[in-house]
Amino acid sequence: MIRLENVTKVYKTSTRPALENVSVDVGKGEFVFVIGPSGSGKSTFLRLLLREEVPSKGKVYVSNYDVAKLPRRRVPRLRQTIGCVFQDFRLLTNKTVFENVAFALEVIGKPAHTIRKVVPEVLELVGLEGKSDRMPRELSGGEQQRVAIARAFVNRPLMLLADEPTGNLDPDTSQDIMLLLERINRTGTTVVMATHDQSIVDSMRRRVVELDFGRVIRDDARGVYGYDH
Ligand SMILES: Nc1ncnc2c1ncn2[C@@H]1O[C@H](COP(=O)(O)OP(=O)(O)OP(=O)(O)O)[C@@H](O)[C@H]1O
Repeated sequence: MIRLENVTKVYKTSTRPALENVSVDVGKGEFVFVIGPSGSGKSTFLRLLLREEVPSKGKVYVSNYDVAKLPRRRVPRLRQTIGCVFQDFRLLTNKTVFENVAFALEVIGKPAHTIRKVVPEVLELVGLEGKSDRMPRELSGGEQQRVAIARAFVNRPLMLLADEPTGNLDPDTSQDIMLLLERINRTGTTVVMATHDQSIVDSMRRRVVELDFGRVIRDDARGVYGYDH
């Protein structure tokens, strides 16, 4: 599903590589945490999968496509197979919950009758039934993140990339969001989540890829955040 082969990424304005000789293989349906301190390369890892960046060296494959070689016109189709969730939710503040989720389908040309059917289904999946007419500012942080997850998932992507999705949430709300990501993972969706939330990583006991200064220093099948647990 995702394969990085000896990937090094050096940004133009920086001398130190953001990623250095990284090789990681993620199978379909896996749940993987990418952890490491600030600046260790987690976001760069995710950006390479979306072709927001291309590697300086090595290969990135997503669904068997060599991402760097993908013609520019094919990039939108790659991105349609990848749902994204961020720390700051990134909702459209002037649209309702329903409209935020519907928008993800409108931009890829889904017909109105499909949108009317699937948006309520996905809002129910994320536990927001009855809130479809609210504006984002009328929701709690956890609820806003649920909208963002609904929007990322409504198109049934092959994979969900989450960059610090619990970074702005309290511990209880974070746990709820993790349960939701687990539920999405159980539908067969591959989930890759960048985080430095130690308690979440420890409680989930999923695969952990740890980065430090752009290098993979650990890849544990059922990891906890640190070694001394
Ligand atoms: N667009 C860019 N141009 C130049 N350098 C960059 C760029 N983006 C990231 N970097 C550098 O690459 C390194 C890795 O950054 P990255 O954002 O991938 O780390 P991170 O682990 O996601 O950090 P954080 O947890 O703070 O988001 C850092 O040294 C950062 O300064």
